[in-house]
Amino acid sequence: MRWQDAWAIARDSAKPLAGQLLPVEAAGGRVLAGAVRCERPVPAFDNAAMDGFAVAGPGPWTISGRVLAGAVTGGTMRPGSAVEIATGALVPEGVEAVLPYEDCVVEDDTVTGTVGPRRHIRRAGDSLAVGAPVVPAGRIVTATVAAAIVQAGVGNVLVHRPPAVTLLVTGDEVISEGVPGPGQVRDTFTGLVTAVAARAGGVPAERHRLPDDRALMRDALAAASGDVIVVSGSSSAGAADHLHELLTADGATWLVRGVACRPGHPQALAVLPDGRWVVSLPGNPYAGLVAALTLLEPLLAALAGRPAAALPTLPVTGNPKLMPGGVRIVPVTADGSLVAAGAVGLHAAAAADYLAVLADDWTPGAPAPLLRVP
Ligand SMILES: Nc1nc2c(c(=O)[nH]1)N[C@H]1C(S)=C(S)[C@@H](COP(=O)(O)OP(=O)(O)OC[C@H]3O[C@@H](n4cnc5c(N)ncnc54)[C@H](O)[C@@H]3O)O[C@H]1N2
Ligand code: MOO
Repeated sequence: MRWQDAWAIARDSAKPLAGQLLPVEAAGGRVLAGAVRCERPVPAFDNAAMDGFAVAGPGPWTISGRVLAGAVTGGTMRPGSAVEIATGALVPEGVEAVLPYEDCVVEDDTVTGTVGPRRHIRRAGDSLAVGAPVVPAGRIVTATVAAAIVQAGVGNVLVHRPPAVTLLVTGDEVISEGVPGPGQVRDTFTGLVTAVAARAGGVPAERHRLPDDRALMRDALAAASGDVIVVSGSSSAGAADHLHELLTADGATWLVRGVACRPGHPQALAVLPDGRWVVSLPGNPYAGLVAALTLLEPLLAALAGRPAAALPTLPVTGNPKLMPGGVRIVPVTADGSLVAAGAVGLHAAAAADYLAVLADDWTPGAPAPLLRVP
């Protein structure tokens, strides 16, 4: 399968998970499942836009008191009177304008000045009326989105449930800590998958290490909780690679099985009959990273309810070896230059900002789609 098609299938095959109502303070990073409308006008009351004097009727005005932000004044001000007022303070009834200090002359208890065309009063609902749209569905609840929702007087928001991700790290030789003995390697997947999942709106469910044992893997697949099961290793054709055979035996539907890309060609995406998704990441660490960005990230983003988006592109320079009949995925810096010709390894990805997807007819300087390095 073409790399572009695999990526698009991962992005387009999953429906967003159901919505749940959460207090906006607890909804950070989730995606709005419905539009948010204003429930309280913004501003909520007429208030002073400047520090100065709130004046009623024509001047000069006699100062009758002071209103600071948060204070509530009763009664209507009489024409010819003024109160000293702070920015944000509730403007008393009867006030027509606020005169900023710099436009006033104060003598004893009298203020004089000229009310200009600007009244320096922010009227209730000036910025947002009740019922007006605040944030559309599909937006991630960022700090700014949350702040706008709070300001609009909305307490609870409908957000998509985040996809729960279980990670099965396979391989007899893979160890999670300590110094590897002969034939062993340290696990490089757990941190990467966790970061890619979090970035795409997923939440961690279970984490397990598995030896290359068919029965144990079958049991682990059967028992795995969550919406998405990510399996690192066991993607290929070796004697110890049981995953794909087990998935087929379990009646999985293959959406992607092998991709025309280097690295990462054995990656796969399947759905189990009970609806759980399985993402198969090739064991080679850089290939696994490519697969996590090609299949896992767009799948999770779709389940989390994020609107489908095209990949950014950037002109890429350098002379990498291309892959006839497929794409070569190379590390590049933010200005599009290749990190190192022929470099395939996490160290090259670590020096990069993006992985650029180069088609076989790509020429130096031509734009290429980008995957962001986690
Ligand atoms: N006959 C064939 N052999 C292979 C093919 C093929 O098409 N035909 N494809 C090769 C490619 S490309 C890749 S990539 C690997 C994929 O292999 P697996 O997904 O089955 O992974 P393993 O065999 O278990 O491991 C491969 C490699 O990666 C290391 N590894 C595994 N897990 C981790 C981890 N968590 N952290 C760090 N490193 C890990 C493992 O030690 C091996 O060195 O298959 C090729 N073979
Ligand atoms: O997916 Mo494999 O190591 O092409 O690198």
